[in-house]
Amino acid sequence: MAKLQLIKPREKRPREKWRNFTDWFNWIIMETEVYDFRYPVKGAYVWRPYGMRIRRLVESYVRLVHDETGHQEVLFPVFIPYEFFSKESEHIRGFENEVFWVSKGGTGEERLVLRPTSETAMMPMFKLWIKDHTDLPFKVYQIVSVFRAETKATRPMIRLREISMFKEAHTAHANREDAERQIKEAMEIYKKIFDYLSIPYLISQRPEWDKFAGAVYTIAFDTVMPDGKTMQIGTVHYLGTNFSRVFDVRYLTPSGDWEYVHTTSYGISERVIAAMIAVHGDDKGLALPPNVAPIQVVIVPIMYKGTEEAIMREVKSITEELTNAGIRVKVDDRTDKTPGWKYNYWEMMGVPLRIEIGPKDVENRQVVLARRDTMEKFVAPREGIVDTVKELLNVINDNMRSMAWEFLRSMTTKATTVDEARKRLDSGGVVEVPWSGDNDCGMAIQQLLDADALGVPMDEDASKDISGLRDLACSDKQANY
Ligand SMILES: Nc1ncnc2c1ncn2[C@@H]1O[C@H](COS(=O)(=O)NC(=O)[C@@H](N)CS)[C@@H](O)[C@H]1O
Repeated sequence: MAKLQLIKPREKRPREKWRNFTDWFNWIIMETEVYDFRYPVKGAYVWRPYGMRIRRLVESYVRLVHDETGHQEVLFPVFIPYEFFSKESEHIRGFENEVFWVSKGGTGEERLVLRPTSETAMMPMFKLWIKDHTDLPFKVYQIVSVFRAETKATRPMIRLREISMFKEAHTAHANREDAERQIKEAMEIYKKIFDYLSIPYLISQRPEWDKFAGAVYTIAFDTVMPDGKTMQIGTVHYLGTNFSRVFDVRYLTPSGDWEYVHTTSYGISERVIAAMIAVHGDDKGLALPPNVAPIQVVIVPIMYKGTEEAIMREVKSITEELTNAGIRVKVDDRTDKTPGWKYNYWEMMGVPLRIEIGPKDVENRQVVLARRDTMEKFVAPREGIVDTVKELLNVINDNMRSMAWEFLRSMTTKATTVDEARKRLDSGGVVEVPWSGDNDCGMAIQQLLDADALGVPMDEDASKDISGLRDLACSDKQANY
């Protein structure tokens, strides 16, 4: 009798992150019940409980870093009167085709826009609140829904028409110098946020032709997604007096003159969560940095006949110790699932650390630890479990960050010829090429390479060895960047 070799059909791997990123991403946010994009409005989706727990952890850190740098939280109406919205010509030109109108409300007497961002909502109130130089610097932020009728295809959590976790900060200053000090502070705030989420980033000043509508200049944070494309995850804008002039926001200087305030604005959205999922996830599922993992440690008891009592006593005491130390713990003592099933499930949910406890472990006063980031498994003494876990969670945060930075660096290369640049771009990622700074040449480079410019790198370690290089498109011009 031939032995039937029963091979479990390889479960149809739902998606391979590196092979088909978008399918993988959409599968993972649904499979883990973070999000639900079946809501029947294009670009407006549902955050489910597990996703909300991640979101709240991210938001509380975003609030912390803004509160501790002198920003005050406010809440503005979602409606912007058309006459405010259309005051700043650049801004209206940039957003005109992207706004949602309130077509009817009561008698529909005034034309209202749903805020796509809130400069034109805030300026009229700044005018009422700011009178004197002692009112400056004035720094507020809000985390709200904003609405953009995106013309490009919408994508769950990435390109939305209702952006529901839009943190926008708006600040006013006595002069350009103080406003640019604020720009630097905003960049440091974003670095802290992305470091907290273990997301790597490139920082560049956007070219003139791709800055925020109404800005003097825009500085952007981008990350490289698994499909080799970049995603803008945060932006900082110096707005000069472009808005304060048209909204007449002035202050009395110490010498008794009236001056327009200089303003800035800087924003991030739920895209930062999408970036975190994309950068750290793998084919097993989510991999969440401990800082924002709703469950940081899942405990799986391994039950054997007659030992349940001892094991659950041990599980209970470890859970208490970890919880009292502020660690987010979950015990999975379901009896209808095998340990193996549970391992796969909690790996898919992205829980950074698993503790397994069986009869042998209770006997030997030890636990088995399993890391989600490296998938390593090892034994640790029961004694001092709180410190062991705390230490390990930090190690995991740092390791996830450095693994992600390694990937980003591998996707950022340099080229000095069109062919070389094209070759680099074909394998995805970002290529740095010599540019004179002339806008027409910059746009010609985009055409030549059929790629969009991120801008001029502002990372500290961006090497400046451009001596003798010519502009990639205008070879008669010396490269300056
Ligand atoms: N359609 C969208 N869906 C999701 N996130 C978006 C969308 N559009 C922009 N964002 C995110 O929101 C950030 C800020 O948007 S922005 O247009 O660049 N800047 C502003 O609106 C400024 N007023 C600063 S708040 C962007 O860096 C990007 O990460």
